[in-house]
Amino acid sequence: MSRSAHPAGPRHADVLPEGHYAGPPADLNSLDARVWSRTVRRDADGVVTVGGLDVKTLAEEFGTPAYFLDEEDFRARCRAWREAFGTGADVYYAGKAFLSRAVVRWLTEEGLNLDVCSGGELVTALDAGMPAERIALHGNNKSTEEITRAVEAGVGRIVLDSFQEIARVAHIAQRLGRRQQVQIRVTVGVEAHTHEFIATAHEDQKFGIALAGGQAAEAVRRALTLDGLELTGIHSHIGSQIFDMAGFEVSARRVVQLLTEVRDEHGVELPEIDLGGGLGIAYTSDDDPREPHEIAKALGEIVTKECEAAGLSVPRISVEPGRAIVGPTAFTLYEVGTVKELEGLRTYVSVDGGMSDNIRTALYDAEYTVALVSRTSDAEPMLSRVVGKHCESGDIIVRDAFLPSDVAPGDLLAVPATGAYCRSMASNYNHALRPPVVAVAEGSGRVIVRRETEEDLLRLDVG
Ligand SMILES: Cc1ncc(COP(=O)(O)O)c(C=O)c1O
Ligand SMILES: N[C@@H](CCCC[NH3+])C(=O)O
Repeated sequence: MSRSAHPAGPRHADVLPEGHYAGPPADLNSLDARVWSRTVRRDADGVVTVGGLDVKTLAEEFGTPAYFLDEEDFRARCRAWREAFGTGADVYYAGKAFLSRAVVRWLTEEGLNLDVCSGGELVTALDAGMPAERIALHGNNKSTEEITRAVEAGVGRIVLDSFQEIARVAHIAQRLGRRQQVQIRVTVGVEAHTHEFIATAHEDQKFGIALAGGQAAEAVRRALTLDGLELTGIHSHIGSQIFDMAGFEVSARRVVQLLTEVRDEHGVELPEIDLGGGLGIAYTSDDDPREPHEIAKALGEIVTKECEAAGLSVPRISVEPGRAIVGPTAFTLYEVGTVKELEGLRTYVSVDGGMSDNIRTALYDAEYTVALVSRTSDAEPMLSRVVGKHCESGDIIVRDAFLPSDVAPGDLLAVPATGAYCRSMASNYNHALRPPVVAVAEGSGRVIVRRETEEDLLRLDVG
């Protein structure tokens, strides 16, 4: 902290939970490039801009709360993933992180494929022109309608998640006179270092078929005998918001081991493996994510090494990053409504959104940062909790953050790194109107998902 900028010292800092933030940042007005999207700057007049547009103008034109998505950053991240993996591998953007028709068009143009996990995501992808052969369908409980629609559309891949589904997809494909390309999703028994709710490769959870006990080998046996299916590979997704590559390496090793067993038992070399998504991003300055080229190199090397040792040809690798592409590209803009100082504790800063536009703090104890973006301030740092307007004391957006102590109603705050799993997990709790997503590029903002209206709410309520 710079004493000259904040002569009185931080307010309430002594109540910071141990091991949380070390203390207030040296300069509350600076924006750490790691957590903000590529084109975000603070102008000479102190107002933050994105894509050349200042947040005050954006708030006036599009209202608050709203998500502002930096299109240039999104496209650059797509290209970085594409280039890192090269033409010998495929990158499937995980649509669950955030999907809209504009996003589908950007992905199509940038050469990415798309992972969808519901009929709604599938219809969005097809409607916006993603070629069906570039779509993979996921889900632990796909309905007959979803499977039928995917097979009819000609999706390139259905990822099978259970024994029932192996039979179900085979039956539907056969009825439609098709041979559907499929992968089998396996659980490799890795405990990913992430929040319990978003780890998916340990055995005691709902996704996939366990390698342990020969379950996955049995699934392969069945899939290879069914006429409606063409088994092309094995899929593993170990969880989400992971920084440590070790889990991916163990997963790759175990998947290659299964390919070896399949070759030995059936004389078949499956040509593909998918190692899922899950790469972490920086939500705060403490996070240090891996770059796509590091990830591609580590995965490529481990798969090649294991295949060489087993005498297998190296399969085509695919990955499914969602958060790592869209997460850092957007921030949520809020207006401050009330400021309540609890003497000796902290200051509650209430904004005009909340857990309906960002459930991640309440659900996973996620950490975010926040900045005053409509002006600069030299006021002392104040330990704050940024909360929403919902009828719930757990309605917290940023649990512990330093804001200038003169923050006041009417100020604009922005929470960065909200591109993934915020709008896509938004709700209408308390009949909140879900905020719009505005794509900003080269000095202009364009609504790509409009704000909900009271009319929308009343139209759903059919009396
Ligand atoms: C099968 C699958 N692929 C990809 C992803 C995307 O994960 P992330 O957004 O963490 O990259 C998920 C979500 O965890 C998933 O379940
Ligand atoms: N929705 C979660 C991640 C789960 C990803 C999908 N399997 C999050 O916000 O972190």
